[in-house]
Order: sequence, then C-alpha cells, then structure tokens
Amino acid sequence: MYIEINNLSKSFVQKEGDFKALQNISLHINQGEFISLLGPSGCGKSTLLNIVAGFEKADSGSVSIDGIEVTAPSSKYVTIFQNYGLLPWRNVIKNVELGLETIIKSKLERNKIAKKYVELVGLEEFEKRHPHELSGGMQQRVSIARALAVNPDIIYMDEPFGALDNMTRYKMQNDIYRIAKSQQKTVIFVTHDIEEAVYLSDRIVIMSSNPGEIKKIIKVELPSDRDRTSEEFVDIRGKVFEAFNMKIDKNVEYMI
Ligand SMILES: Nc1ncnc2c1ncn2[C@@H]1O[C@H](COP(=O)(O)OP(=O)(O)OP(=O)(O)O)[C@@H](O)[C@H]1O
Repeated sequence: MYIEINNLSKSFVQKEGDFKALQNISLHINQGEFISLLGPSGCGKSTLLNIVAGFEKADSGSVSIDGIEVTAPSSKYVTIFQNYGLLPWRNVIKNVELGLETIIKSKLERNKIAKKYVELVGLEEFEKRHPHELSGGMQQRVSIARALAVNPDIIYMDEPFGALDNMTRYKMQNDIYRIAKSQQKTVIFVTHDIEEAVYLSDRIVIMSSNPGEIKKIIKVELPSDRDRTSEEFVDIRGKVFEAFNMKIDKNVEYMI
C-alpha cells in the first residue's frame, strides 16, 4: 500500500471546549489512485489533508508513505492551494520555474521543463503574461503547471476549483483528470462538490462531521473517458447522494 493512514484522531481546543475534528480515520491508498475527500463544511477534510501532507500533527495515529512515516511536508509531494499563490511580478514561465530553482541549476534546463508544463496546461500562448493579465482559471492552470513541474509523486489539492465559474471548472476538471491519469500521479482531492468527486475519482471517501469520520467509501468504476450525462455516471452520483441521505430523481434532465 502506498499511503497508509492509520487510526488518525485530532482535536482542536475551541471556546466551547475540545472539538473532535477527526476520529479514528483509517484509509489505504494505492499508487496512481485518485481519491476525493467529500463531505460537508467542517467535517475535517482539510485537517485530514494537512496531516497527510505533514503540515499538521495528529493527536494519535499515523501516516506513512511508501513505508516511511510522515513527520513534515516533503518536496516530493506538492500541495496546490485554493488561492493560486503566484508571484505577481513574474510572468507565467518564471512562475512555473519557481519550484525548479532549488533543484535544477541550469537556467536553460529549468526553462525547458517549465515550457513543457506550460504547454501541458495549454498556456503556451500566454507564457510571457503576468498573473494580473490572466483569468482565474488560467492562473489556476499556472499553479498546476508549477506544481507538476517538480514531478511530484503525489498531488494534494484542497478545493482547487472552488473559486471558478462552472464552465472553467469543467475544463479544469478535464485537464487535471487527463494529467493525473497520463502521468500516473496519486492525488488526494478535497471537495464538497459531488459531481466533481464522481468525475475525477477512483474512490470517493465520504466524511461526516462532529466528529469527523469516514462514513462510506464509494468506488467509481467508470471508463477513463467519463461522460457526465451517461447513465452510469448518474447512477454513481445517485449513490453518493444516497450516502448523504439526499434523494435524487434520476429522470431529472441534466442542465448546466
Ligand atoms: N486551528 C484550528 N483551531 C480550532 N478549530 C479548528 C482549527 N482548524 C480546524 N478547526 C475546526 O475543525 C473542524 C474541521 O475543519 P476543516 O477545515 O478540516 O473542515 P473542512 O471539512 O475542510 O471544511 P470546509 O469544507 O469548510 O473547508 C471545523 O469545525 C473547524 O472549525
């Protein structure tokens, strides 16, 4: 097993007393798997991701990756934050080169790698632009290119598309799905969007809150060319709704 999360618990001290953000979370993830953490606000999705990424410490339990216990963030795994974190004074290429500066000495080599990833996210025509000259979706693509350029084994994403409009969001979901699968990345993706989780995931981990626990794990056995309007897709979406005890009428026309 690649990522092993064993019996994690975490409480926070709040005004009203101790708050159990996570309770007995165990989850085993295979290499190359796309896992979504799905659940209502406050169920501990970000806390879990932050512990797995090494940004936060659990009260009890453990996380190991490839047999090695996680005690701090590692440059092998990259987090793409929701805010794009681009440097405004750098153009697209220079932003993508950022993470490479500590690991690759040759300027030429850095530039070559950055160009490859800018192309991968479809921004080759915009490589000389600065962040303020780009749309939100384009900025997010730059931050994805920057994260991928260092060739991480695992990608952690915490609601990366939350701020985007629907159409841009769909486009970004297509992009990240294609990239993750073609490069066999292991991804842990936090979202509260049911459809997004179905579209992207191999498995959806459904969490409930207070205390934050794993309620159910749903396997998404859909082909790699996923169609949001297909019967199979709608079926799995229905299963997820069911897990949240929300009914859905399968015959409702699908609209955007
Ligand atoms: N540093 C902290 N101090 C106190 N309480 C915290 C802290 N961090 C998180 N919490 C609490 O722990 C719970 C889980 O928070 P978390 O951010 O992990 O939830 P989430 O599922 O990611 O929510 P959202 O979808 O709104 O981002 C929340 O009730 C939150 O208020």
